[in-house]
Amino acid sequence: MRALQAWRALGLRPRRGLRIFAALAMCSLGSRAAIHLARRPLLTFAAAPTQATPAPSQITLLGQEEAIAIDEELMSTPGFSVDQLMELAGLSVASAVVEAYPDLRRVLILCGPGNNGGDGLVDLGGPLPHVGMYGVFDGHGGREVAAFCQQHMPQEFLSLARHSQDIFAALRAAFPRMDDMLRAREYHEELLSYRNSRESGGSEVPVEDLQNSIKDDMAEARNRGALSKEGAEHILMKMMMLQRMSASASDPANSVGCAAVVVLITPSNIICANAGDSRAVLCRGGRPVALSIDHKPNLDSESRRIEAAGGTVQAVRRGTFTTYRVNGNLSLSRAIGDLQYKSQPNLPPERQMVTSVPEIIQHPRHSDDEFVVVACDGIWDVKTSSEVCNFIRRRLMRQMPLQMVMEQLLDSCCTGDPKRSMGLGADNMTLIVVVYPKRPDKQLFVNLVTQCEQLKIPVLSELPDLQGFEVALDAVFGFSFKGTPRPPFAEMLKAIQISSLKVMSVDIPSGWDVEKGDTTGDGLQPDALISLTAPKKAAAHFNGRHFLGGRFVPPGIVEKYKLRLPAYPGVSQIVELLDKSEL
Ligand SMILES: NC(=O)C1=CN([C@@H]2O[C@H](COP(=O)(O)OP(=O)(O)OC[C@H]3O[C@@H](n4cnc5c(N)ncnc54)[C@H](OP(=O)(O)O)[C@@H]3O)[C@@H](O)[C@H]2O)[C@H](O)CC1
Repeated sequence: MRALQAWRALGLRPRRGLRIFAALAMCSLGSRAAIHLARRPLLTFAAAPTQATPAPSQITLLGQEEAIAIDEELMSTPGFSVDQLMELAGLSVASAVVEAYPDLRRVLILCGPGNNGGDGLVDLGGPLPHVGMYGVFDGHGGREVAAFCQQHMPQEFLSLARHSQDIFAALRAAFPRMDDMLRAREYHEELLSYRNSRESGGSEVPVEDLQNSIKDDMAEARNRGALSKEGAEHILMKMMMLQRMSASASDPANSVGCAAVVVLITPSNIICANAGDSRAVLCRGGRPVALSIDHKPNLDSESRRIEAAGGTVQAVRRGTFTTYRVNGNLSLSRAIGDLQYKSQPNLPPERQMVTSVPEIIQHPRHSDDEFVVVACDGIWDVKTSSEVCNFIRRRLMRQMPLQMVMEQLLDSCCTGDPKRSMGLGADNMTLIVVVYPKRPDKQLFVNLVTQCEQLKIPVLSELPDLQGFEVALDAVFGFSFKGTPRPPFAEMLKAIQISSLKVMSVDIPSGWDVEKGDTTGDGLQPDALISLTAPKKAAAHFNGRHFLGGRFVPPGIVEKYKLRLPAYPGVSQIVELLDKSEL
């Protein structure tokens, strides 16, 4: 809405429901277009310098060096500051977008690392599109509760967040909400379906097979006329499994649960909610920063709650290891599911013997942030947070692909001999590593991002689901681009290229050589281009709608660089270059 007001104040035709969104990746350096729209409107353009130059027969095309030199000159002779230039350039870009796409409703603005944009990508695909959500649900007693949380937690969180407009409260409520759903009969069938489904990793033997197997064992014993000790143990085990399965058919989440850790990465914060013994760690400047505390029953606060709810904490020794268990059974003190430990009718969820209410830790994002690791105890029982951070960091610094880093980490946590290691390194392992660009640390861009956030313009870190956008404004690379796009820009540009979005590029279509055009064939193919100050040589290879912006260039610079530029009509900040033969 604020964006719409800005457009109105700029004297541009307001569109019904027009929403302009900006996104800068976390290391973003700012998108002039996006940022401009979010900021105080410029009402002074009628007084902006008019271009005295008459319409030329041939418009100047700048080479890379010349474009850079003029940019520097603008910041010295007439004394423009870089942010003033960005404001003015943004005004031109905004005018061109509205001119080229008069009916547009949503724009995705892609921002690169230089002045051509910030280094981010706009993501407006979902209701909370600027929030990344990463969770590990580590099941015990069965896989069904973990699979259920994986399926339902994101949606429930989103609807709670939409309702409360408070992601903290929504995150806290989403955990016990899972318990409420697990209690409800309507979800039991779904829950039981996860027990054997391949997608959720289920492997339990169907009831019928188990019953038949017991019958076969009994028949064999009858034929032999004897039942060995081992045979009797097998039958007993199968019968117990059967009993557990039929008990859990009526209350499937009574003795099945999961540890849950969920991390939200917003443009300004990292927020972690944890219930259980999984863990999330942030690597900041090479050092681990705890995002969660492992909920083991022997923690003071945990054992106090367990005992107050009528439970006990028992130490169970195995060789040199001691584990602490709730009522001698559960080795964690918070979890989703495990409803048998949450049955005290007079206690609220947070005071039950085992609670699903998470602890929440928040850290403001920082320019030293490198990556976040979210993993289950199968990893943290073997390696410390510091060891995991170092392991990942060293490999990422050697440019090892992330998937390989993760595979190596998991391999290094596996034991070759579970008996000798007393089970250490033999547990299941789930690992998420989120590597993201840093927050900008240049003050100019920090301010611009803050302004976007204050104006409630989503500032995002990942490419969104592109459905629902009509136009992408390509502010990724400008006249300082060299070579071919490096990651992560290469992948982003490809995704935009194969999408059906209309694209308008700012100054240079991203991926194009500034002078020779799209020499590699990997550059964006925009439908429209807005050149700033003067078109660059690459523009001669461009065939779509072409606008020129930059009414701010003073006559002294026009003369010095012998610029031949068209006149700007009226008070307009842009002029459309209709005659291609002039380029
Ligand atoms: N007077 C004007 O015309 C004005 C123009 N403005 C806009 O500013 C850009 C030029 O900004 P600049 O910061 O100089 O350059 P870029 O936006 O192109 O960005 C440079 C950054 O991009 C990185 N880069 C370069 N090549 C690659 C590549 N192959 N892959 C990945 N990244 C790349 C580069 O990083 P390095 O490590 O290589 O240095 C830079 O970080 C101009 O085009 C206009 O749009 C201003 O608004 C002011 C007025």
